[in-house]
Amino acid sequence: MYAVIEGIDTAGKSTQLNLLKSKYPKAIFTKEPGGTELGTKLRVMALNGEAKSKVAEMFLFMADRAEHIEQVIKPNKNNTIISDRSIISGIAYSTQLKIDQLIELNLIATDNTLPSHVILLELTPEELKYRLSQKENDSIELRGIDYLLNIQNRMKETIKKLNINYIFIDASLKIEEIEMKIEEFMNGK
Ligand SMILES: Nc1ncnc2c1ncn2[C@@H]1O[C@H](COP(=O)(O)OP(=O)(O)OP(=O)(O)O)[C@@H](O)[C@H]1O
Ligand SMILES: Cc1cn([C@H]2C[C@H](O)[C@@H](COP(=O)(O)O)O2)c(=O)[nH]c1=O
Repeated sequence: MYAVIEGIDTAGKSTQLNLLKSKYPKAIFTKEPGGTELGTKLRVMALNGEAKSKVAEMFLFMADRAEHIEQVIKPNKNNTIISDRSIISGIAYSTQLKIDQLIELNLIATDNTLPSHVILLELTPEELKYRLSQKENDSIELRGIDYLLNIQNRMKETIKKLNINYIFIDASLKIEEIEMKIEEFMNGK
C-alpha cells in the first residue's frame, strides 16, 4: 500500500500522521518535499522562496518528487508506505499550468507511479483562516486564503482525474473522528 495524506497547509496532516505512526509501526513514513537527502536541500530552496520564477519553483518540487520515487517509494513497494503529500500537491500547487499538462509532467517525475490510497483533509474557509492566524506563515502560506482554497479545489479535481482510490474528510471534525475515518478507509471498509 502507498497511502498519502493530502490537504492544504494546516489541514491536519501531521496530526493524523503522528497517530498513524503508532498504528503502523512497521510502515515507512515519508514526505514530500524533503523525504530524501537531495530533497531536504530542495525543500529549503523551494520554501524559502529562492526561485523567483514560478516554473523554476515547480521544477524544484518535481525534482524532489523524482528523487523521492526512486529512493523511497520504488524500493519499498512491497511495504506499507505512508506519505505526507505526493503528486497531488505537486499538481495542485502549480497553478501556472493546466492540470492535464501537469499530470503529464508529474507522471514523468514519478515514472508513472501513483499512490494506491489518497486521504484528503478538507478545510472550510473559516477554519483555514483561524488555523493560519495561529502560526507563523511561510512564503506559500503568505499567499493567503483564496490562493489556498483554490489549491484545495485543484487537489480534489486532480484526485478525481487520476482515478485513485480516495476519501475526502472534513478537517474540522474532531481529531479522533478523522482518525477513525482514516483507519476504516485504509482497512478497506
Ligand atoms: N481536527 C482538528 N481540529 C482542530 N484543530 C486541529 C485538528 N487537526 C489539527 N489541528 C490543529 O491545526 C494545526 C495544523 O495541524 P497540522 O500541523 O497537523 O497540519 P498540517 O496539515 O500538517 O500543516 P502544514 O501543511 O502547514 O504542515 C495544529 O495547530 C493542530 O493542532
Ligand atoms: C509537494 C509540494 C508542496 N508544495 C507546498 C505546500 C506547502 O506549502 C509546502 C510544504 O510544506 P509542508 O510542511 O509539507 O506542508 O510546499 C508545493 O507548492 N508544491 C509541491 O509540489
